[in-house]
Amino acid sequence: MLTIALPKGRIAEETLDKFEKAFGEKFIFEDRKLILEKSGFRFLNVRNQDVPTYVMHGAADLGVVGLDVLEEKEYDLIKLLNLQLGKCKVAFGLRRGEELDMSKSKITVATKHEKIAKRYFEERAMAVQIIKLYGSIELAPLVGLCDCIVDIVETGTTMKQNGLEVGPTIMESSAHLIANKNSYYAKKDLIFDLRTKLEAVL
Ligand SMILES: Nc1ncnc2c1ncn2[C@@H]1O[C@H](COP(=O)(O)OP(=O)(O)OP(=O)(O)O)[C@@H](O)[C@H]1O
Ligand SMILES: O=P(O)(O)OC[C@H]1O[C@H](OP(=O)(O)OP(=O)(O)O)[C@H](O)[C@@H]1O
Repeated sequence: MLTIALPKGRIAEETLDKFEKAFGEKFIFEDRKLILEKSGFRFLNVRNQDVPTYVMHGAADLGVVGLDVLEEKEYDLIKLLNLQLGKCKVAFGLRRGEELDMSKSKITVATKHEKIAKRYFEERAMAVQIIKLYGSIELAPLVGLCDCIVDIVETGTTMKQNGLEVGPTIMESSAHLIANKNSYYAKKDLIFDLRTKLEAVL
């Protein structure tokens, strides 16, 4: 049995579609149920940010999560496979017509991705104040909460619709299959078989 933590929403659905293609069976969570057990798999329906936590503590052998979340958590986990889903980038968002002013003594950045943003400025030896937000990040510069944001960009529509421009990219992200280190060794055969079958349907 392999326990796999999936992030609620579109990535979970798209991952289960891949499992259907790989194993020829439908995997669907029943209404409001958080566990789906079928054909040797136990899927857990968890919050995106919580996926690495379940895997790190061994409550799940495997998980599916964006590289952006992995970078934020800084856990020691094994990256098994790029699932080619949830492709996006983590980038700056600036009020239209403004640029990232690297000569400023201190920049205020609002973001969900605190560590990624902090590292960007540390590497450039620049002072930064990070304001942690949990969603609707694009709103923050419009009402003067910050100078700029660091957020997920896919099409760029959300930024554009809110009077922002996409600035420099910090990292590219896509959903990866990750593994707990102990599970990786203890359940190597099952995990390798799964990886091979998923790889074949990507
Ligand atoms: N517009 C997008 N296009 C493609 N991928 C995205 C997009 N937005 C987010 N993602 C990817 O999907 C993951 C999940 O996004 P989602 O917005 O559901 O996360 P979240 O709001 O941080 O989750 P939670 O708050 O439930 O923990 C992100 O970490 C990122 O890797
Ligand atoms: O470049 P785009 O194609 O417009 O996509 C980017 C948007 O998608 C995500 O938002 P989500 O819908 O997950 O909402 P939230 O993060 O504000 O909760 C992300 O945080 C951006 O706001």
